[in-house]
Amino acid sequence: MSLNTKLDEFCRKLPKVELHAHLNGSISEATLSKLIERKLKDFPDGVELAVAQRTINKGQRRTLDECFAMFRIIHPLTDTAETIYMVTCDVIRDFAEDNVKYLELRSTPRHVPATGMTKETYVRAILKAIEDCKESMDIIVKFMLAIDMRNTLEGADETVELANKLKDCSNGVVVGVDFSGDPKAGDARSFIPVFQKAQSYGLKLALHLAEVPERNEETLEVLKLIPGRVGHGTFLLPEDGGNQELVDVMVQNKIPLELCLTSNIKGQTVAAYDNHHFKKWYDIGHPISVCTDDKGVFSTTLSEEYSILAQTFELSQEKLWDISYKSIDLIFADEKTKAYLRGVWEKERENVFKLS
Ligand SMILES: CNc1ncnc2c1ncn2[C@@H]1O[C@H](COP(=O)(O)O)[C@@H](O)[C@H]1O
Ligand SMILES: [Zn+2]
Repeated sequence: MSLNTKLDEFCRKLPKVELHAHLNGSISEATLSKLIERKLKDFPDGVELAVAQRTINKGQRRTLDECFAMFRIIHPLTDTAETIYMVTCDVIRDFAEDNVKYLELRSTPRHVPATGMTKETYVRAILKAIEDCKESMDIIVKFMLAIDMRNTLEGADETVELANKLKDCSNGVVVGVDFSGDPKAGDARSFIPVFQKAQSYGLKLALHLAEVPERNEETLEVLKLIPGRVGHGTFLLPEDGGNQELVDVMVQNKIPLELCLTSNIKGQTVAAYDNHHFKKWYDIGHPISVCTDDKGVFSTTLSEEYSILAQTFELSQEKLWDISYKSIDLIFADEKTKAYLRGVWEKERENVFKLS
């Protein structure tokens, strides 16, 4: 993508909403280096980690499998509640510095017996970080507990119960449940009972669906739950291997799509930016939001994603503004928060356009 300073500056100043960010995938290179250094101090023989540091550096394309391999490097670095607290603060700061005004983070609670971290202390560390960042950062942060496709049904149920428990004492911070993980590793249909349970608790569902091809039946059955939002949805359209029935459910129920362009390019589920399904959904006026997915793993920022979008599809600054403003409609927080954010956007508008 060519350098376009004026556009980049506009995208940076644009107030933004980030709705699809996995905590461990969003850790910056600087924070990762900090974590690796710490580990090397504790375990001077940590040769494997020293090698890992190089593999994490800014990457070209990777296969989706290679993307998931990155998490096998990152997860051992974030294996205590203290580290989870620290990386959450760093990730929130990164987004705030990129002018993201509203962020929905998601993360898979992990139990690590060796360090004593439990699923609950994991999530509590994130919630504490969110609370502590409120004081000093101009950003609203909400949280979703993630179910990994490789989880057992019991494990997934435990996550939903934990989400429900913490929802009530989180002051509105816990808004929903995510479903993610290596899309080739499981079948979303087996989790339908836990998704329904989450809905019955008033938790919103953000589900990764149709991220890889040939999942039409599975996707259709899960879409019938009418999730609050769908992540990726790369293979829903008939021309991409999906079908009209899938599109109809999406359109009739106005199920918003979280679109992560660079993630799809680097994971090679989309061949090139200008092939991205953004264009077709955008052209029919379907609700979409632009997201980073894993800004650390994919070496991107939300501003860069807006800039790439504008350059690829020749979108004016007004159109970018509109996409960002309309994303407010898609957040999982309440109407009061939406009204507040609309006020923020209106206040910033003049300042953002003054530049260009
Ligand atoms: C690239 N496309 C993707 N598709 C599906 N799931 C993904 C993903 N990128 C990340 N994750 C999910 O997020 C976890 C890392 O963050 P947390 O440990 O939860 O904070 C990964 O292990 C995977 O389950
Ligand atoms: Zn994702």
